[in-house]
Parts: sequence; structure tokens; C-alpha cells
Amino acid sequence: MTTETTGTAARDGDSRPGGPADSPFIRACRRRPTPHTPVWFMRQAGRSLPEYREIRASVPMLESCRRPELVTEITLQPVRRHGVDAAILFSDIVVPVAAAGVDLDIVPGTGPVVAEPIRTAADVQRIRPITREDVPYVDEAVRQLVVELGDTPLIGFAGAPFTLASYLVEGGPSRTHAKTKALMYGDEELWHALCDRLAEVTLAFLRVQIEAGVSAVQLFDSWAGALSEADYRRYVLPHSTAVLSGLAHAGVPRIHFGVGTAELLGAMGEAGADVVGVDWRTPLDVATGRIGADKAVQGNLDPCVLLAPWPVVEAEVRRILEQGRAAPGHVFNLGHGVLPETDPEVLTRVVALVHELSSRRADQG
Ligand SMILES: O=C(O)CCc1c2[nH]c(c1CC(=O)O)Cc1[nH]c(c(CC(=O)O)c1CCC(=O)O)Cc1[nH]c(c(CC(=O)O)c1CCC(=O)O)Cc1[nH]c(c(CCC(=O)O)c1CC(=O)O)C2
Repeated sequence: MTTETTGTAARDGDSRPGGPADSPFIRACRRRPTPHTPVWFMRQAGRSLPEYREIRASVPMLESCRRPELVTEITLQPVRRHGVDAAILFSDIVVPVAAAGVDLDIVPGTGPVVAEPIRTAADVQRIRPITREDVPYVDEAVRQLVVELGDTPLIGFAGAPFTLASYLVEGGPSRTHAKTKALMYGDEELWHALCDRLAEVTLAFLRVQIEAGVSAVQLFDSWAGALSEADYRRYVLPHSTAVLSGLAHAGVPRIHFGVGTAELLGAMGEAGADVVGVDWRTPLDVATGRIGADKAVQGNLDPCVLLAPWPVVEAEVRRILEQGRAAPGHVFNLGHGVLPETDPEVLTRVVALVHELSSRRADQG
């Protein structure tokens, strides 16, 4: 059984040689030299793996997130298969808002669906604060995983206030986020009250994961690209900052990621993360110029490239590694999650190629 000290070790950035805190992934997040460029993939634990589809066959998504043994096995599957440099907790961004009392489900082929969308001040009051006791299965799964993973760091995560608010106001996935933005523009006081509450829930959820022993956290603002920079700064940045600055002394690297964020990267960098995740549209050498030299970058292979012939994949991996060298630290990743139809063999080959190309360069100094 993992003790508190593991969590403490992770929190204090214990760089005991060989431990997760001294891994290539954590070193890159902290802009320290690494033996090779670390690589992991968003959505690595999921539908691209036959072993995932088999183990999930009869278990609804939200239920699978609440069964520690299942979360542990699913999280480990891509680590065993691909040899990635980090594991990410198998969970979902809506798990903490469900624990906070929101009646929602995850519908296969659709995503999160909210029974009674959040539209009024009374609705916002329905979102309760959460503690570890509301998500015991997350605490237990992380503790199990820290033991199983040994030196491989485990990444915890949560959805950012804007993306969570979008699901709650829309009632499900949306292309335009029309209801969300109408509320944001039309009732700014209610909007900030909603995002304040979501930031509190998110911060508590990430603290549970850190206390249980994760070595890093990622805040997903997947829908932030729907906003102009001015609107992002006015309506979203204060709330993402509340989450990330609330973890400033938690002792683990913080990654902040969004999609469609080319015009927002500078502002996102101000929210307080140590690493900014970049989608595939902005070359990493350009992105790092917008983000600043005090942050590492993560990304940014287009997930669709993995469906192309291998020579195309190889050329893109080489390009991204080269452009990543312009940043003070680089974690190789996709520009968004692994697509369900991706051939897992290709992901395994990408990990080996990233390690081979970046180790060779490290040897050359
Ligand atoms: O297409 C569907 O069936 C609904 C998929 C969906 C889910 N949550 C959702 C969405 C909306 C979306 O991703 O577009 C809602 C969801 N979950 C998540 C995000 C953030 C993002 O990916 O941009 C989002 C929002 C994505 C968006 O709306 O753009 C985060 C998430 N889901 C998940 C994980 C954990 C993991 O994959 O390791 C993670 C975070 C870590 C990561 O990205 O790696 C897991 C998850 N959630 C979900 C699934 C599908 C479950 C199944 O059917 O077997 C899966 C597994 C998989 O992706 O194969 C359900």
C-alpha cells in the first residue's frame, strides 16, 4: 500500500535518482536536461486498444471510472504496450462534477450528457463542494497505480472551468457553445459564479490526486479555442488561474492544454502552468515564442497523421522534435487525443522513434 510519503515525495519534487520525480517526463516539465525527449499520448488509455475494448465491453464509462481495479488496469495497458514515459489516470473530465451532485452520464458515441443543464443561479447552487470522501475511488486508484508504476510518473487531470461550464450549460457536446457564450455575455455575474464554483471543485479534485501520489497534473480546457483572446482573458483566464495558482505549492508540474488555442497561447501561459500543451495547428517553435521561455511545451502531432503511411508519420515526428528544440523543455505528445481508429502499433513505433531520435541527439550533446 502506498503511504502518504509517496504523495509527499511527489509533492516535494523529490528527485531521488530513478524515482518518478526524476523521470525524463518530469525533468522535461521542469525544463531540466533529459536523456531523451519524453513521450505520452492523450487518450492513450482508451478505445484504440483492443485490450481496452475487451475490458470495458460490459461496463458503462462512468462506472468504469469508479472501480479502482479497472482504472488501474486500463491506465497500465498503454504503458505496458507502448513504453510511454508517463501514464495518465483513466478517468474523465466530468467525474468531479458528477461527484459534486450534477446528474450526468457519458453516452457512447456522444460524450457527457447533463440531465438538467445549468442555466440559473439556483442551478449553480446545485453544484456542491467536493472532498476526498466524494471520490474515494480516485484516491484508491492513484494509490494502487503509484505502486504498480514504480519509476513511471502518473499524470492526474481535470477539465478546466470553461470546458466544464460548456458541458453543463449546453447539456452535452457542442460545436458552437451558443448557450454557454450567450450566458457568458448576457449574465456575467452568473457566469463568474458558475466558474468560481467549478474552479473550487476542480482544485479539490486535483488535490485529491496529488495527495494520493500523482507526479504531475494536466488541466484540459479543450473548448477554449471557441473564444477570442479578449474574451478568454475576461471570462476564463481568472478561473483557470485560480486552479493552477492554487497548486503552485503542491510540488508537482502543472500542464495546461487546449484546442484551437493559437491566438490564446500567450494568455494561457499566464494562467500559471509549468507546461503549455499545444494543438497541431501551431508549430512548437512559434508556440514557444508566444508562451514564453519560462515554460516547457507539450505536443503536437496531429492525431490524424497516425492514420497516414509510416513515412509521413516519421517525417512529422522529426519535424516536431526539431521545432520542440526551440523550447526550454519539450514533452512529445499529440495535438489532441488518440483517435479510436488509430492502429496501436503505430503509437508504439512513434514512442520508439522519439526515443531513438532524441537519444541520438542527446549523445551528440
Ligand atoms: O465519442 C464518445 O464515445 C464520447 C467520448 C467522450 C468521453 N468523454 C468525453 C468525450 C467527448 C469527446 O472525447 O469528444 C469528454 C472529455 N473527456 C476528456 C476530455 C478532454 C479532452 O480529451 O480534450 C473531454 C472533452 C473532449 C471534447 O469535448 O473535445 C478527457 C479524457 N477522457 C478520457 C481520458 C483518459 C484517457 O483516455 O486516458 C481523458 C483525459 C486524459 C486524456 O485525454 O488522455 C477517457 C475517455 N472518456 C470517454 C472515453 C470513451 C469511452 C468509451 O466509449 O469507451 C474515454 C476513453 C477513450 O477516449 O477511448 C468518454
